[in-house]
Amino acid sequence: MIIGLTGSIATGKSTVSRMLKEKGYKIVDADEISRQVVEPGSTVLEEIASVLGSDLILPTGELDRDKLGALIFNDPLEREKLNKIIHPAIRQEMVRQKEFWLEKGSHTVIMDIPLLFESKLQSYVEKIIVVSVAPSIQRERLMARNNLSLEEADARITSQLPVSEKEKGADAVINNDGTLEETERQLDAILSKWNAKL
Ligand SMILES: CC(C)(COP(=O)(O)OP(=O)(O)OC[C@H]1O[C@@H](n2cnc3c(N)ncnc32)[C@H](O)[C@@H]1O)[C@@H](O)C(=O)NCCC(=O)NCCS
Ligand SMILES: Nc1ncnc2c1ncn2[C@@H]1O[C@H](COP(=O)(O)OP(=O)(O)OP(=O)(O)O)[C@@H](O)[C@H]1O
Repeated sequence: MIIGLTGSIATGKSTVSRMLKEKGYKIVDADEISRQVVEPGSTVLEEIASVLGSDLILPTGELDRDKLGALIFNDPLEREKLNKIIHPAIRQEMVRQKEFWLEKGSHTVIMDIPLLFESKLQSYVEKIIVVSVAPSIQRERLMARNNLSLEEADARITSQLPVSEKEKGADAVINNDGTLEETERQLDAILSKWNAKL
């Protein structure tokens, strides 16, 4: 069984993904892959520099994530350009990792994909869990975690579909407004209902 784990920015996907990993599930993490595909010297990084600006590369040869974030979260056209360059490479590696775990005999593989709905990747997975929080909590947690102003946080939030829209496409919703224990209880109930074996 392939389970897609999604939500919106700072709603708690990584928190739920960590819980799943601790339980022993195999995870394919799109955010982690998005870091791997832009390693110094990679063709994806070279293309980002040539299309979006060579000043996005630090003297160490690494991607300047803060600068790229400031650019793409405030400008839909630049974001679209980045997505066109980076998303095919991310998708290819996600599929490779999923196949790897299935061949190794995993019964359930979790695909943690923040932009599952925006990128229309529903066909990659069999079941979808959406991690949701109230908009005010989402904004507070994002500002605290990334040390952002209200305006910066709102720019990131509005660069994605509202989490309320994503809930409509979910097979299960985890409400992460409360404590971590409450979140884990909801997760356990879903896993047991779906009989999601390791
Ligand atoms: C712009 C980048 C360099 C900013 O890096 P930074 O370390 O600050 O953020 P991080 O990668 O941890 O992403 C945090 C969250 O931002 C959101 N986000 C990232 N990229 C995008 C995007 N293109 N569109 C909308 N939301 C996005 C996601 O919810 C993600 O979980 C980075 O997010 C990136 O490379 N984005 C493009 C790849 C991508 O689309 N990743 C998201 C899922 S595959
Ligand atoms: N139930 C909770 N109670 C309090 N804080 C929480 C809870 N769940 C998550 N957080 C905190 O909220 C922030 C966002 O959570 P997390 O990083 O898991 O979100 P995410 O959906 O993975 O974000 P992104 O889309 O940016 O990758 C983190 O700082 C996390 O520690």
